[in-house]
Amino acid sequence: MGFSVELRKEANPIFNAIFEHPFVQGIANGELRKEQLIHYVKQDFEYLNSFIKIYGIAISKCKKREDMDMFNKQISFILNSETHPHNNFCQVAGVAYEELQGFPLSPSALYYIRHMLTIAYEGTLGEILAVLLPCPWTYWEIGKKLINEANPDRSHPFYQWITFYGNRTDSITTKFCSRIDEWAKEATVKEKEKMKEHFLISCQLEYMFWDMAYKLEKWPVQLEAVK
Ligand SMILES: Cc1ncc(CO)c(N)n1
Repeated sequence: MGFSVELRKEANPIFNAIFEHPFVQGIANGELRKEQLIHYVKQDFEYLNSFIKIYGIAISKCKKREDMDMFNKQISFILNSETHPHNNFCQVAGVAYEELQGFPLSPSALYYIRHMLTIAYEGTLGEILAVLLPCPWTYWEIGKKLINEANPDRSHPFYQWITFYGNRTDSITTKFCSRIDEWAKEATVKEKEKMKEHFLISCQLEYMFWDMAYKLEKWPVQLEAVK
């Protein structure tokens, strides 16, 4: 069994909880409130900005051109393609994408980013791959599942979102998985334990991100700017 298969097996209850989450179900049946879509896009725009920087740190730790190329392609993907699913949510919510940019991260989103940043700074390339993998992996599976279950046509409000994530054939998930399997063959038991821990925490944080958006999570005390 490859290491990525082992990771996926351990994370199975979290993947299932994500598929059942009301935000994900809301994408499937087209029933999400405008504020929920707006909160998601505000948070995800900043989340992806941080993700680009984390890929930059990952590149600084690469020894091989192929690894640099893999992360470089992912940066371009976020910059040039991953704006489409955000635009889909904005259109449904009836707001301009530009209006949702530049907001501070709410607690769960910040927690997720800080988790990845810590491992990016402190960890090996194997640990970095493990902490980043739940991001593409959970979305790819959500997309595929929603295509099968909701079988959306073009009239579905989230058709673009669902097909964007579910129809990817050149999946980055597959690339990350084979690289992690290769890395794990050379890794010590201790490093593999750390990789698993980082991976599972990121899966939990993927769940928390959906929950944060659904519940419009905010910091406990709202502060006014002091003049
Ligand atoms: C929180 C989160 N996880 C994964 C993805 C997919 O890239 C995303 N856009 N946002």
